[in-house]
Amino acid sequence: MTITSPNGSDLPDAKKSLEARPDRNTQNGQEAKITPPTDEHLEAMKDSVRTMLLGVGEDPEREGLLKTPKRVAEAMRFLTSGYNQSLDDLVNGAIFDEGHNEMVLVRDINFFSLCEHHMLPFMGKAHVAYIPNQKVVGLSKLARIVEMYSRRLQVQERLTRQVAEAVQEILEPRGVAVVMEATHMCMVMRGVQKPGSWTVTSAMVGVFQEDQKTREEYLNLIRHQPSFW
Ligand SMILES: Nc1nc2c(ncn2[C@@H]2O[C@H](COP(=O)(O)OP(=O)(O)OP(=O)(O)O)[C@@H](O)[C@H]2O)c(=O)[nH]1
Ligand SMILES: [Zn+2]
Repeated sequence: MTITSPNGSDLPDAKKSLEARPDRNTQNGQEAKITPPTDEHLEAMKDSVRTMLLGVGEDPEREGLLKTPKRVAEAMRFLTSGYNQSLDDLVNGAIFDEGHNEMVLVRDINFFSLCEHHMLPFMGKAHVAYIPNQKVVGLSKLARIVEMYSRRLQVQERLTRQVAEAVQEILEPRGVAVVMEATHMCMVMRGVQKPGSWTVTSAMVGVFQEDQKTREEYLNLIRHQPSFW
C-alpha cells in the first residue's frame, strides 16, 4: 500500500500548491489539447488489434474473432473517452452560492481506469471532499470529475491529483481532499501477481493539507460505516 501526499508545507495557500504541481496534463500551463480520434484512427486501431491477434498466435479470420478488432477499438475509445470531455461542459454551470462552509464529502465513487504502463485496468473507489468557500457544486459533478479523469491512460497518483485540482479550479474552496483506493490488474493478473493487493493515494489541498484536525475528520468520515447500508 502506498500513501502519497503532496508535500507543500512551504506553500501558503491552496492555489499556490496547485500551481506547483508539475505533472498535470498541461503544456505551458494550459490543459493539453488532445485531438479527438477520427474514423481513420479507428481503422488503424482495428488493424493494430488484428496484428495483436496474430501476435498471440490467433487467426483473426476465424468466425469468433471477425468482429473483435472493431469491438476492441470501440471499447478502447470508450475506456479513454475522458480525453474528449472538458471540465466546463461536465460541470454545466451546476455551481450554487449556498453560503455553506462545512465539509462536503462524496464517498465510495466507483471508478475504472487503465494504467498507462500496461493499458490494463485498475479500479476502486474514490472519496472526494471539499470545504466550500460559499460555493458548492452539484454532488454528481464530483463523481463526473472522477469519471472524466479515470477514462484516460493514467497512473493512480496523477489521477488522484487531477481530481483534486479540478475541484479546486471550479470552486476555489478552502480545501480539497481526495483519496483513491484501487487494485491494479497489472499487479494481479500478470507481473508480480499479487491478488488482494491494493494501493491508496491521496491529494490534500489547502486546509486539508495545513490543518491536521480537518484532515483527520475527513479520514474518519471515509472509514466510518454508514448505518443505512
Ligand atoms: N506508481 C505507479 N505505478 C504503477 C501504476 N500502475 C502501474 N504501475 C507500475 O508501473 C511499473 C512499470 O514497471 P516496468 O518495470 O517498466 O514494467 P514491468 O516490467 O511490466 O514491471 P512489473 O509490473 O513489475 O512486471 C510497475 O511497477 C507497475 O506496478 C500506478 O498507477 N502508479
Ligand atoms: Zn500497469
